[in-house]
Amino acid sequence: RRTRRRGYPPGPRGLPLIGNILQIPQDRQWLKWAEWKAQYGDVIRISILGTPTIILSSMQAATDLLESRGNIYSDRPTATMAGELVGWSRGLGYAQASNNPRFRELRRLFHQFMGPRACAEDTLLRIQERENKRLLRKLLSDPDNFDAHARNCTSSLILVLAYGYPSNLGDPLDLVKIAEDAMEGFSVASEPGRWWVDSFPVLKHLPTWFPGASFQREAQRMRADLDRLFDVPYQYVKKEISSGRPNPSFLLSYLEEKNGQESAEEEELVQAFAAALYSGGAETTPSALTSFILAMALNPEVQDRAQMEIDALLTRPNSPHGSIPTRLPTFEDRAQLPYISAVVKEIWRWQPSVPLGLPHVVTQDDEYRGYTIEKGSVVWANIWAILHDEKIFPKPFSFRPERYLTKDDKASATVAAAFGFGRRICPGMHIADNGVFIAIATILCMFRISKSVDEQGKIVEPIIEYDGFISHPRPFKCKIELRSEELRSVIDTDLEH
Ligand code: HEM
Repeated sequence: RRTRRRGYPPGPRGLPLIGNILQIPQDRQWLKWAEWKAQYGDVIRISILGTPTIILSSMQAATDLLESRGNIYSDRPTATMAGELVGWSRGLGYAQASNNPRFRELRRLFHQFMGPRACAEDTLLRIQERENKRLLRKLLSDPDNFDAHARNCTSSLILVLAYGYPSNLGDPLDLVKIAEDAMEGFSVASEPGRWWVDSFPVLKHLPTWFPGASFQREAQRMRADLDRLFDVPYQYVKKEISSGRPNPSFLLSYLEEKNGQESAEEEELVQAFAAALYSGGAETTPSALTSFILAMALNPEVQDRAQMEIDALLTRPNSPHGSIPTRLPTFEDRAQLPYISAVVKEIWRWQPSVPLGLPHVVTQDDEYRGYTIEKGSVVWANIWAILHDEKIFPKPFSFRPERYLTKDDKASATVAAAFGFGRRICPGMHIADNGVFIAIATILCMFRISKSVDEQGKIVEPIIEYDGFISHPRPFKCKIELRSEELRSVIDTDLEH
């Protein structure tokens, strides 16, 4: 049966030429778009400076289009500033999917090094456990700066995995700074609405000296930072190889496969792959870890239940520590920690780190539920709205891991939306899930997280405020204390292994 043609999907009326741009807030657009869902439905069309823009706010619509019809919904909008001028289109996030062998090759590398099979391998799991212990140590010695520790430990894990660059030698090559500079350029160049050249790509031909073309100079500076991220760590690996004792890393495995015969293009490709780990992982994982700390400070009953689960598994009868664990949890314990696994899922849902995902572009005219979707439309999935759908997640603003432990668990399948859709689904999702699991399980084993207390002894309520395209909680205070002095020896003995 043919569906009745209904024209474009509904949406709020805009102004001529500029469309709906003035109705979209600068920050936390997902909240406005969720309001529009209530008014117009789960498939909405707006226009931004003449570009038709479709917003999908239900799991059904997002999977119908971005997954089932992924062959035409998997390109990205052209990002002139960040992608072309600064050069991030050499990586994966900004690469076009259609007819682009480089896209396939980069996805393949992600799959090889951090797909589900690679993420279950012992070597990778042991590195993640070892690096996670650095986070525990930092929380032990300086608990107030938990946010900085989450960032720092995520950065050094990426350097260890990608280049085998040791995290315990004080960063002699300044690689953390090099990566941070490049990432700063990535965020600034990607800011929607900041660069005229994104709306009028013809401006990219202006020479640097031309009045008003200061963006060209900024792009050059950011590009130099990105080139350094491609080059310096790569040279480090090459030098290690020639010294004869390189540490294991993704780059090393790739170069070993090529047996010293890598072409200039292959060298460039693997450099771009390694840099893509940064652009995808450096901001997202720390945001999830900080959300976890916030969730625990706000929900002591969840923390009690999670700690009871850990204690029951890791406390030996007649242990010298009483009911305190005698070792840290490991990946092998995960199957026996269903409540902790549910806490991880709830972290992905409660405050998703990328609430709007990344934009997709449709490469062909299409029809959905009788509505016309024009070729070239930018398509966003409102991940935040999908993960706060009351029908699937009753009381969506509450942090309730038990929602995944019911018999007819519809919630677990939907939580995967936190990582996007179809051919563009986050290729770092397994490593991120593992990293957040091990951090959560070991932090809960070691520490008690609670609201902080001011000088007058009054409890300070942390405020739940998020901002940024990669959404991050605003700075808040809380207490992170060892659950028991005995645990200090557990962490010390465990750390010596
Ligand atoms: C908190 C953890 C993370 C979350 C919530 C997250 C979420 C996302 C989302 C929503 C997308 C867009 C998918 C789409 O377009 O439909 C994405 C893409 C991407 N993510 Fe992640 N991510 C996380 C961690 C990571 C990590 C650790 C890495 C790498 C080590 C990574 C690498 C990437 C890359 C390269 C892309 C672009 C893929 C493409 O365009 O084909 N992500 N991520």
